[in-house]
Amino acid sequence: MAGLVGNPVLGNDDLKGEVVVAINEGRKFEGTRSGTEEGREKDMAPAAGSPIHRSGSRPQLDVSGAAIQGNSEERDPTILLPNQSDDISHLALDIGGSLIKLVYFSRHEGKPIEDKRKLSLKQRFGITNGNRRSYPILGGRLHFVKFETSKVNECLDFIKSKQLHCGGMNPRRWPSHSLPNENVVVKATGGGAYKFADLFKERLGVSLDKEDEMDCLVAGANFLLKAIRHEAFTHMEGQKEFVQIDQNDLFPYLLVNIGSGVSMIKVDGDGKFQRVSGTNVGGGTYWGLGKLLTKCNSFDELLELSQRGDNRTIDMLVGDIYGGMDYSKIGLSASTIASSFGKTISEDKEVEDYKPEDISLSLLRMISYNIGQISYLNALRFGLKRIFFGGFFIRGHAYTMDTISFAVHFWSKGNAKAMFLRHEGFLGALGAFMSYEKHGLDDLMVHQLVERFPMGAPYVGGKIHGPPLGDLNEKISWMEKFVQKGTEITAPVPMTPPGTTGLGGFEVPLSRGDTLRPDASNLNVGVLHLVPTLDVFPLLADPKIYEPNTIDLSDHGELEYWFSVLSEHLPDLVDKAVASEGGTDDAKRRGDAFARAFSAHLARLMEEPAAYGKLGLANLLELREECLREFQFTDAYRSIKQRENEASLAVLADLLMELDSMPEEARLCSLIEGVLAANIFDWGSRACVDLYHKGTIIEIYRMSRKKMQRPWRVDDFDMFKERMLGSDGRKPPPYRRALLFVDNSGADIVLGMLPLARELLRRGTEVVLVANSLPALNDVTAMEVPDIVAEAAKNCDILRRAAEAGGLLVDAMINIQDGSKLDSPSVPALMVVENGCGSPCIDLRQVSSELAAAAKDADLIILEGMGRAIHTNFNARFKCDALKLAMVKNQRLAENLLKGNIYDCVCRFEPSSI
Ligand SMILES: Nc1ncnc2c1ncn2[C@@H]1O[C@H](COP(=O)(O)OP(=O)(O)O)[C@@H](O)[C@H]1O
Ligand SMILES: CC(C)(COP(=O)(O)O)[C@@H](O)C(=O)NCCC(=O)O
Ligand SMILES: [Mn+2]
Repeated sequence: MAGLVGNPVLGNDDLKGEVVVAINEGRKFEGTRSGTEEGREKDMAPAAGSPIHRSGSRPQLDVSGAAIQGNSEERDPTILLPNQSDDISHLALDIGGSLIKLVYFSRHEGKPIEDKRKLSLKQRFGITNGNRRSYPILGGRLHFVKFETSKVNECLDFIKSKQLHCGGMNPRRWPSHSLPNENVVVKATGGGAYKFADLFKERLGVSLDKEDEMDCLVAGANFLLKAIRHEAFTHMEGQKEFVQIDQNDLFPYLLVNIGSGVSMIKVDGDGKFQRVSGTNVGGGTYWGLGKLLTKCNSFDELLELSQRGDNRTIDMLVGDIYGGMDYSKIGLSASTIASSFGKTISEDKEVEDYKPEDISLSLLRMISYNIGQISYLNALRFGLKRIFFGGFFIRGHAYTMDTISFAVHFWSKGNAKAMFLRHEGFLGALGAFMSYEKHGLDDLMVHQLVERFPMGAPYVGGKIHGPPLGDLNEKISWMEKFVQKGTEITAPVPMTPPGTTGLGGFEVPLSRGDTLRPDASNLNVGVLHLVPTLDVFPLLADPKIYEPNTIDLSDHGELEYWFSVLSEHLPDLVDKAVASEGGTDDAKRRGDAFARAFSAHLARLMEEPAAYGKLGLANLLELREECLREFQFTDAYRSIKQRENEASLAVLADLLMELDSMPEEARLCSLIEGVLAANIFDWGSRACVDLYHKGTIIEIYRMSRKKMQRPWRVDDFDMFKERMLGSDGRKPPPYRRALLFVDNSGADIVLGMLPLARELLRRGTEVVLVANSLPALNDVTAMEVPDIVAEAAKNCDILRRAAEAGGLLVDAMINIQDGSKLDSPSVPALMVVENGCGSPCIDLRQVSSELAAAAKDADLIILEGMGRAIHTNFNARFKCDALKLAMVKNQRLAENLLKGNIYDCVCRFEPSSI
C-alpha cells in the first residue's frame, strides 16, 4: 500500500495525472403628487390646455385586430392579439434639452442547463419558481448609453444598429430579414419625447409613449437607492465614500437633478413626491455660457479647462474688498468668492483678455455653489437631512462634487449631507424603463443585481458610447487601436486635494492631469445583470453587517501590492488561456486583447479605486475572471484540472485505505491535515505556480503533507474534534447536514475534501458539496464534481451509496435510472450544489437559490481555500458552526493577517454565533 499520508515512500510518481384596455389617462402632473388614491384622482384631472398623454403604468396591450380564436360559444375563449408584440419593448429613453439617455435591456443568451443534478436537487429541496412572477425581464442585462440631443440621428442609428426598436425579441436573434414591428411602443420621458415623437415614428416606426419626467426621476432614484449596493456616495475634499443606504430609512430626501435646468424634488416614498423648487441656472447655463465665453467645442473640453483655471483673476474675493483680510466676524475668509465674475467690472479688459481656463472655473464654481446653496435652503425648508444630486451636469467630476458638497456643508453647518449617484444622469431613463411594469424590475432586490464593467464599450472611439460591442472581433480590433491610445485612456482623473480654508473659502483645484476621461468611461456605470435566482445566504448571522472582503484596498500600499501580484501573474494566465483554446491565432489575438483589457482595468482602478464601486481584493479577482469570459476564454485551466483530477483519483483508494486503518482521532486530524496540504494546488498563487514547475503532483502533495505539523498558525482543531468526537466518553450527535465549499480541482477536492466528506457521511451527516457555477482558475465547478464523485465512488462504498442517495450517480451509473433511491433513510446523501458565482472568492450576499435552499437545514459550514476562507469570509459569522480551512500561499498575507509565513495553515472553528 502506498504511504500517501505519512510515508514518502510512494514510488508512483508518474500518476496521471403574459384583456385588454389600453390606458390613456391624458393627464399632466403638476406640482404636488401624492401616493394616496385620493391624491391620485386629483392628479388625474387633465390640466387645462395640456394635451399630454401619459400612460398608466400597467402593461400596454395592442387590442387592434383582436379576434376570438376557435369556438366563440365556449367560456373564456382564447383571444388572439395579432398586433401585440411578443414582449413589451425593452428600451426606454429620456430625451433632455442637452442629452438623450437610453436604457435598454438585452436578454441573456441561451437557456440555463437543467441537468439531472439540478433536477434532482429541485425535487429534494422543493425549489420552484412558483413564488416568482415570471417576467420577460428576468435573466437579462440593463445597458446605459447617452448621446447629445443635438445629434439625435446618432441615437437613431444606434437604436437601429442594435435593433432595439424591434419589439421584445432578442436583438441578436432577430432574423435579419424581418422588419421592425410597426406597433412597437417605446417609453420615453423628457421634453424630447414630444419634440421628437414624429422623428422616431418616421425613422424607426416606433411610437413614443410619454411618461412624466418627475415621475421617472423619482422612480429611477428610488430604484437605484434601494437596489444598487454602491450607488450613493459622498465626495468631500477629493475623498469619495460610499454610503450604505438603509432601505427602511431612505425617505424623506431631497432629489436635486442638475440637467440643463435644475429640479428639486422632495421625495417621501415610491410615487410620493413634490417638486418643491428648481432653478434655471443649471448645466445648460454652464455649458451655454461657457461655450460663448471660451469658444469651447465640447462640454468636456470646457470642464477640462476648469481644471487648469484660477478663478481669482475673474471672481471678486472677500480679500479683494477687505484689503487681503478675512471678514471673520461673519465667517468669511479672504479667499471666499464675494462676487462671481465681479473682478471683471473694474478691469478694462475684453473677454479675450481672460484665460478660458479661468472663465471656465469661475463659471463652474458659480453654478455649483448656487445649486448647492438653493438645495440646502430647500432641505432646510422641509427639514431634510439628505440631498441626492443627479443629472449629467455632475459628470462624475470631482471638483464639481466637492464644490456642491462644500456649499451644502458650509450653509448647513454640517447638518445636511450632499450625496451623489453613480448613475447620476440616468434617473429619468431608468424611471421610464421601470414604467414597463411587466418587466418586474421593481421586484428585484439588491442581491439579484450584479453590475459588471465590460471592456470595449466604454472606450469606443467616436461619439457613441455604449454597451459592449456586439461582436468580439469588433472589440478586439478596438483593443488593438487602444494600444496607441492607451496612455490617453489611463490618464488620471483629476482629483481635488484637500484645500478648503475652513472659513468658507475654497482654493483653486490643483490640476493633476489635463485630459478628462473619454465620456462614457467616466460614468462609472456598468452593465446591470438581473439575476433573479440569486439569494442571500440564509446562514449569515447578520447580512447587514456582513462584509465579504477581508482586504480593503482603500489602503494605497495594499492596492499597489495586489495590483503588482495580478499584473505579474498575467503572462502565465494568458499562456494557459490561449492554450486552453488550442493556441490558435484567434486564441492568441483574444489572449492579447484580454491582457490589454485587464491591464487597462487595473490602471483605471489604480488611479480611481472607487471607480466601479467599493473595491476589495475579491472584486479584483472576480473582475479578472469576468474579463477572461468577455474574451471568450470559458475555462483557461481546463486541461490542467483534468490532469490533476486523474492523477489524484488514481491514488485515492490508497489514501482511503490508509485513513481507514487509523484510530478515530488520528484519522480526523489526518483528514484536516489532508485538506490543508492539498490546498497547495492553487494556480492563482505565484509561489505555487513556481512550485509546479519543479515537481510532480504527488511529490508536491507529499512535501506539503510532511510540513503539516501542528500547531497550525490558527489551530482550533481540538475544538472541532471535541464537537465531532466528544470528550470524556460523551458522544455528541452528528451534524445533520454539512455544506462543504470546495475549492480547487485535483488533489484539493479528491484527496482533501472528498475524504473529509466521506468521514462526515459515515458519521451520519448529509454532505452538500458547494462548488462554483462557472470556472475560475483551477477551481472545480458544480458541473465537474459529479463525475469526480462517480470516479471516486468506484472504489468506495460510502461515497457510492451516499452519491446514489443524493441522486448524483444517475448519469454515471446506469443501474440507477431515477430518483427512487432518494431519501433512503439509512444512508446520508452526498449532493452537489452550485454557489452562483464564477470567482475564486465568494460573496455570501449573492448565492444561487439552490445553495440557499440547501443551507436551510445545514448545521455545519466548511469553507475551504484562500479565496473563500481568507480573502472573503475570514471574519464572517454564521448562524451555525463554521470551519474555515486554508493554506496561505502568499507571504504578505500570511504576515499581515496571521503574523506568520507563506504556507502557514488556518483551521478556524467557530461555533454557531446565535
Ligand atoms: N457630453 C456632454 N454634452 C453636453 N452636455 C453635457 C455632457 N456631459 C455632461 N453635460 C452636462 O449635462 C447637462 C445635461 O444633463 P442631463 O441630466 O442630461 O439633462 P437634460 O435631460 O436636460 O439633457 C448639460 O447641460 C451639461 O451641463
Ligand atoms: C486567487 C487565489 C485566491 C486562489 O486561492 P484558493 O482559493 O484556490 O486557495 C489565491 O491564489 C491568491 O490569493 N492569489 C494571489 C496571491 C499570490 O499570487 O501570491
Ligand atoms: Mn481556488
